[in-house]
Amino acid sequence: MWPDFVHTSTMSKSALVKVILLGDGGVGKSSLMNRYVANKFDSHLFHTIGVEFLNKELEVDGQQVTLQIWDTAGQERFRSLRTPFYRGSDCCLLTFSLDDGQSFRNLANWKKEFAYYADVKDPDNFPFVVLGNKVDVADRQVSAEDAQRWCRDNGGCPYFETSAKDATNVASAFEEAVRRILALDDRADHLIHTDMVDLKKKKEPQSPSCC
Ligand SMILES: Nc1nc2c(ncn2[C@@H]2O[C@H](COP(=O)(O)OP(=O)(O)OP(=O)(O)O)[C@@H](O)[C@H]2O)c(=O)[nH]1
Repeated sequence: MWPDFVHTSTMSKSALVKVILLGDGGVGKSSLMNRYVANKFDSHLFHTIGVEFLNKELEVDGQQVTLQIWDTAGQERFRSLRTPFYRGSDCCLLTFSLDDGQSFRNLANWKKEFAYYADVKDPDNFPFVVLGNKVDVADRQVSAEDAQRWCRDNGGCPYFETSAKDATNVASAFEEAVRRILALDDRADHLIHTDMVDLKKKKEPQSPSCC
């Protein structure tokens, strides 16, 4: 996948990129999105049903980006409601909770599920970013070394220890995701600096709150 380009209100060119948060229920996907986009944290969130998304405008290395963040339901019973939204993702944020070893061991299943439904032929060359969330908690069950080893064994994807609660590394993780996307596609750099661009229309959201 490569970024679409949209006109912003100032008529500068902005890359439209889609990232998707996957991981077990309760690891903090919605909280990470809310922290990053709205800078808020709620300790009593409901489980996500299906998918939701939010947009954020940002600048990364001088490039204007419209980042579309898709938050998915981690609970198994909502599987059929989330998988149709995997296609078209430019980056997948595989998320686990540092105080939940099972959510870490499930990363391989999330990667597999994403690759299947997003139709990614070569998952080890797709831009995954791994987030170990809730780094603020005391009873940690997953070591940084184990998480880093998993990332090395899975195409060398970047690893961030985040806290949606106190905002540790949240912006850095999303910005790294954008960097990976932009770096992957050398055509993006060409298009950004060329006036003869066939600008695509901004993608319409696919009824995200309906399911
Ligand atoms: N201490 C701490 N708690 C967190 C953090 N992030 C999320 N939580 C809490 O963990 C619980 C689950 O967070 P959610 O953001 O709903 O988790 P989710 O992954 O979106 O869950 P699903 O919607 O079921 O997939 C909530 O009570 C959050 O307040 C964090 O960084 N630190």
